[in-house]
Amino acid sequence: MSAPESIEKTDAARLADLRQNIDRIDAEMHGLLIERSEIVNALIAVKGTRSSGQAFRPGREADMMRRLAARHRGILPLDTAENIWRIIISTFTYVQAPFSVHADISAGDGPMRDSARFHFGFTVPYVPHAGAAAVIDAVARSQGDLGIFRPDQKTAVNPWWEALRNPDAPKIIARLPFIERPDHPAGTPLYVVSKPLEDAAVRETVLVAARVERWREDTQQALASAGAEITGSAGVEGGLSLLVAIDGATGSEAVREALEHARVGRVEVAEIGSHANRFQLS
Ligand SMILES: O=C(O)C(=O)C[C@]1(C(=O)O)C=C[C@@H](O)C=C1
Repeated sequence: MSAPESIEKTDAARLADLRQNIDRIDAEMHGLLIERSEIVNALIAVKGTRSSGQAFRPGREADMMRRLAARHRGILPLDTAENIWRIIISTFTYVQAPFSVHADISAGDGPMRDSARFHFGFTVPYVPHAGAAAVIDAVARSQGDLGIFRPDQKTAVNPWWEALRNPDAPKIIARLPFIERPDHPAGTPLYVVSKPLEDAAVRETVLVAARVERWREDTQQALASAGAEITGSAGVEGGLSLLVAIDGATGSEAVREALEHARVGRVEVAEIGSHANRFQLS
């Protein structure tokens, strides 16, 4: 036997070994997914998902994604690991209680579809709408669907967040992506809305719709002193509506107090949702 031939055989044997290992790992991963599905099946009864029609636990999901990013290593891109686990979690949410994702495509369908598929996979139906108001309306009329739209869309009058004021109206439950980084493959910033989640909402950041009669120069400064940030503003009948984000530990009452201090006329404050703090990957 010539030398090159024996090297070839060794390589072939090593390749067979490595492929055997890949097959073993694939079978184990598949087995673990089947085991996971049995656990989720048991979870349905414990959580009472069938009666509430909602299985989302956004705080738990944010925590799982943070831990995933922290422990990730090796040549597999984090994008892929994040995408795989988003699909696992979202599909296991879907099998507990089926839902659709309603998306505002007024600024284009492509990025919204990419984000929906990245975060919710292909089993969860994707339903496009023309505007955040239509998305909120579809979620309000559903049993337990989700809606997604961009948080940063500019509106001069009648902003989308006014439609979330009523306690029974949909609320913001998450901000996507959970793991933020400049080169995220589905990095469009999104708010996720659902019908109110009662005890399941995560309150690291609380969002407040605040109606005031007039704007004064020091309004922004007054809110900043309370640790609050204005992330949107638009005209409404009788004045102005502000979208304000504040630390959940401080709470929405601090927004009311700061605005009353700023002498902006009558102040009407309503919580319109909350989400986990943004997790920046350095
Ligand atoms: O922990 C739960 O409550 C679950 O329903 C499980 C699970 C998951 O698949 O890990 C699914 C949906 C929730 O949003 C969070 C996590």
